[in-house]
Amino acid sequence: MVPPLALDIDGTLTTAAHRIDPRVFERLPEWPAPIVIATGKSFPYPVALCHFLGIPERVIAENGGVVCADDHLAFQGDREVAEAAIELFGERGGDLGWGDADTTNRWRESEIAASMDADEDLLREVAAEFDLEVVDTGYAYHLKTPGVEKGDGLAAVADLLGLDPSAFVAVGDSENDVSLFETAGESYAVGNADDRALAAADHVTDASYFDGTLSVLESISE
Ligand SMILES: O=C(O)COP(=O)(O)O
Ligand SMILES: [Mg+2]
Repeated sequence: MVPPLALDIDGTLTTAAHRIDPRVFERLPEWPAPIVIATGKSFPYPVALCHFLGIPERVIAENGGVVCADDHLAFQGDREVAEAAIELFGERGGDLGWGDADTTNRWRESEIAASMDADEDLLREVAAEFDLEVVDTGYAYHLKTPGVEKGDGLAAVADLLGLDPSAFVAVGDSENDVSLFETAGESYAVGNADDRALAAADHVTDASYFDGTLSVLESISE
């Protein structure tokens, strides 16, 4: 039996150039078990990815702040507190780094993300004043409610699908995947993963980015 999958996006389904690896469009639609896309990106991104892959919209977005599967939608976390902290961040000279349109946060429900160019020390300073945490995915800093995690999202989606979370194989690359690795039955960090993901994973692939993920798909479908 081929297992269901919980897949991170950035660093896991992408190339080193941050693009979705084109082989994702070959391999994921043909996977014979459920796939849950689990990302720190805002809600529309994984929904659009599922839509264009032609697979059911089973997604965990915003690091667990949004969970959507099989016509069930749930939110965790408090965007308003994150906004208040970002207002103070701005007053102290901080800039999220996304420009005026800020398409990174425009559709974000439960947290606020800052670009890797933003002042990390200042962000952590204001986060502490609002009892928020900063998660560094290597692609953005996420200012979020502590305790909102991808792993809880996976438990919720598994429940909706009538599956045990331990049935899932998870693949990811960064600290926001640690809870996913702890919840899934088997976890893989791709070769480009950060130290926290490497330490939390059951296995580490030799290859990086989607090459690493593809090696997992090949080994577990044999
Ligand atoms: O949004 C991010 O910062 C990273 O996204 P990811 O969880 O899909 O890697
Ligand atoms: Mg990632």
